[in-house]
Formats: sequence, C-alpha cells, structure tokens
Amino acid sequence: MDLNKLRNEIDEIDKKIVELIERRYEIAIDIAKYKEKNNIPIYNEIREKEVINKNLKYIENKEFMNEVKKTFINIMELSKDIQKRVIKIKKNLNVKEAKKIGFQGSEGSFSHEALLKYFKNYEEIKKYPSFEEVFKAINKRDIEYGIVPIDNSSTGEITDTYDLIRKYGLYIVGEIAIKIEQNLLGISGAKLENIKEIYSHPQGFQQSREFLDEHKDIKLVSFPNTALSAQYIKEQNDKSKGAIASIRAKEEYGLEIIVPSINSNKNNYTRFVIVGENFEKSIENNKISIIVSTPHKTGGLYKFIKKFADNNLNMLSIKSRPIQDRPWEYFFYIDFEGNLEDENVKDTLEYFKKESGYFKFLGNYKKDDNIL
Ligand SMILES: C=C(O[C@@H]1C=C(C(=O)O)C=C[C@H]1O)C(=O)O
Repeated sequence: MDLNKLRNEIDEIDKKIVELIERRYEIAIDIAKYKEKNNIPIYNEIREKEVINKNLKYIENKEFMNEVKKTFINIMELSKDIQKRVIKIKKNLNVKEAKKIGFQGSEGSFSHEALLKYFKNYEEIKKYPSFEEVFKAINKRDIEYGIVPIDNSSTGEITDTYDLIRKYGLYIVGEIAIKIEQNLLGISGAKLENIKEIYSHPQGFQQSREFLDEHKDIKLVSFPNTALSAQYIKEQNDKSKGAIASIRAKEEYGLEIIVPSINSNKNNYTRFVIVGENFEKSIENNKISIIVSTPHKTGGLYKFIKKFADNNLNMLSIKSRPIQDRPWEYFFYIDFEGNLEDENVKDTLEYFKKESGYFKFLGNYKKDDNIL
C-alpha cells in the first residue's frame, strides 16, 4: 500500500469538502439574513432532522452511519454559530428620542397621548388610518417607531395588535400604560339637557355604559375614533351634539367639558407598546415578550410554565391567539421579567426554542412601572 498515494487522494477529497463546506456556510449566512428580516429563529429542529435522515440514506457502506450522522450534527452546529454571528444586535438605543414616530388615529386620541408621554424628543409625528398601516410604515422605514394599544385593563387584549406584531415580524422596544378617562364634550355653551346626539368610538360608548344608560333618549353615532368625533362636533358647531373623548381631545379641538369622567370603571388603563424594526439591547431592560406554540400533547403548556418556575422567573402574563390554519391550536404570548443577559433567561429561551413548535422572540424592553 502506498501511503503517499492514499494521502494524496484524501487531499483531493478534502479540497472538494472545503469548497463544498464553504459554499454551505455561505448559504447558511443568506438564510440567517432571511431569518433576521422575517424574524424566524435560527434553530430549526425539523429541518435538521430532515438533513440528517436524507443524508444517511445516501450512505452505501452502512458501517459509517454513526460517523456521518455526527459529522452532520457538527456541521449544522457550526452553521448555527455562523448564523448567530451574522445576526447583529443594536445596542442601547434610547427609544425616547426618535426622528419619526407613528400612531393610529388623530391628535387627541389616547394613542397620541401615550406617544407624547413616552417620547421626549422627536422630529415628526405621523398619523395612520389603521394599526396595520402603522406596522407597514415601520417596515417601509417611513417611521422608526410606532405606538399601538395592546391591552386594556377592563376590556382585555386588543387582538389585532397581537396578530400584527407576529405577522410583521417587528420587535417590542418599550411600553407605557395610560389612564383612560372619557368625558362628554361639547362646543362652548352646550348643556347636557340640550344634547340630542353623542358621537364616539364604540369603545367610548362601551366604557361609558352606565352614564349612557341614564340618558337613553340621546342618539349614539359611531365614529372611527374618539378624537375624530371631537373634531367633528367642533366643525358642526351645534349645541345639540356631544362627543365622548379625552381631555387632550378637548384641548386639541377647543371644546368644553359638559360632564367629566363618565367612564363606568374609574380605574381604566390601556397599555401601549412601542414597536420597531430592530431588537434593542440594554441592561436596563427587565421585561421579555415571546410567542410560542406548544406541542399538541398532554402537559405541553404545563412543561413551559414549569420552566419559568424552575428558573425562578416571574411570568407576568400569558395570552392565547388562535393559529389561523390549524383549528384549535394556539399561539401563546408570554411576558416575563428578566434581561437577556441573565443566565436563567438564556436557559429558558433555549428551552423554548427547542421545545416549541413555533418560537418568536418579541423583545426585551423596560417595563412601565405603573403596570403591576
Ligand atoms: C441553515 C439553516 O439553519 C440552521 C442550520 C441548518 C443547517 O446547517 O443545515 C439547518 C437548520 C437550522 O437549524 C436552515 O434553517 O436551513
């Protein structure tokens, strides 16, 4: 046997392997960029199993099964390391300062109020007709951040927002809760006994149910948002028309308060999230949001929740949303306390990435201390 000849043959093979492996890692980088853009996790268990099984079928000499399997496990481990290196993380951006920020509605809406309270510095505020338009504007980079309502303390979650965050693959970079107070507004000189029509968003009517029940003779007219209804009655300049809206809307459109604080629940808060294109890292961040889907098996959700307890992490909320094309299966939106640098957080996230059918990291941001 000629050792040199054999080594030469190995050298030839290695050369081809290097070429192919190099190409394989380059493709992994392209995949990483796609994943970053579409907010897809790096690790894909199903695909890795497929890769291994497919390649094991090509082996002619079954004696090498185990070694080939290990080789692929290693290649894919390193491919994921490369992908992680490529996905960059923006550091310490102060979201309270931004150039362009967007919200749904018009001046005087609660979203507008939340925006002004959260952002200390900005160049331009842009208004959009729907929540989805806000998300689209971030994706198109018309705005850096959008602010959208996500939960109301009396009426529950704003499901559209939950679905849109997932659909558009954006990150939550902050949150703020504001007290929602509804008032009956009118033009100067308007009196309750003369009001024949009240304009507002259906939420405004719903939140003022008790007050409206006492005035059943007044006609209710729905509007796309409370601020627009305030603007409308100002333009109409008619003392028989009222609007249910915020104090800020009153100021914005130069109206008067006919009856203050008519919302039935006096402790009514809405939580807004600030959404952006990039995940932002800071040691100040203390709240994490993720989306997972559990395996459709006994104890699936239990195991997930147990992981938080085992890692001594405080789970703040868990909400479910139906998965559109899989009847009776759900996405779970989970908020918990922690920072991405914490070891127990890292361990928990790794576990979720591995164990859940679907995993999406939504952001690590600073919790609004007004929310318990
Ligand atoms: C390259 C990918 O990312 C990861 C690495 C894989 C690989 O190197 O083949 C396979 C699945 C993922 O865990 C991919 O998703 O295809």
